[in-house]
Amino acid sequence: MADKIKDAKIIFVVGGPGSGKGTQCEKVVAKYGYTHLSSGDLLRAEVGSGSERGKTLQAIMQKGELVPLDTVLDMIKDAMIAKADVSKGFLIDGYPREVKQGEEFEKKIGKPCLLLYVDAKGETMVKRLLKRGETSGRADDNEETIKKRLDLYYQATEPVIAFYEGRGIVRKVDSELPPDEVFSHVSKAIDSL
Ligand SMILES: Nc1ncnc2c1ncn2[C@H]1C[C@H](O)[C@@H](COP(=O)(O)OP(=O)(O)O)O1
Ligand SMILES: [Mg+2]
Repeated sequence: MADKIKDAKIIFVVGGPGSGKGTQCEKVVAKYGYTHLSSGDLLRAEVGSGSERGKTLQAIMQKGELVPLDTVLDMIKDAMIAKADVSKGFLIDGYPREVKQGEEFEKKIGKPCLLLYVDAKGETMVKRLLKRGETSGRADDNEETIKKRLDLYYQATEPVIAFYEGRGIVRKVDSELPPDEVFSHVSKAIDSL
């Protein structure tokens, strides 16, 4: 089954919380017909189902911590297999959060052809998340958890970017710009694949 997704185009979308990953992914879906898989959305769906696993996940996410690697990876893989026949490619949004997650993904699923690095300043991300928190209903869009998520991003996720830079597949976009301008740069990166 995993064979079906081995040849698919896989793009990792990496950036801090509130940097604009989801916003750009939506635009990519509309223009390119890629499948958008947000690890956070998959996890929140599990929480929403009210399952025991969901309850455990919610407690972890509320603290701004990372959920166990195998849990996220299995969810992503199942979702990819479900879409393998119809998808032009996959946007893996919010994963890998740490280098080890990237290595496991490649072992179990396949290699990314591009890492889209959605870059914004720390203060910009905080501002956007507080604003998003007014309506998102997300348990982690509050000041205390935001700070922890940012710290974890700088400590665990930035090394992911360095890791893939070594492979020459990183394209950085400046997400301080308005969303449509950011997207024109994202489009260029995808068109070059
Ligand atoms: N380039 C941009 N300029 C201004 N606001 C942006 C932006 N990109 C995203 N936003 C807004 C939309 C959301 O309310 C908030 C977080 O965006 P998001 O796409 O949900 O981020 P992420 O998925 O990286 O956490 O910021
Ligand atoms: Mg998001």
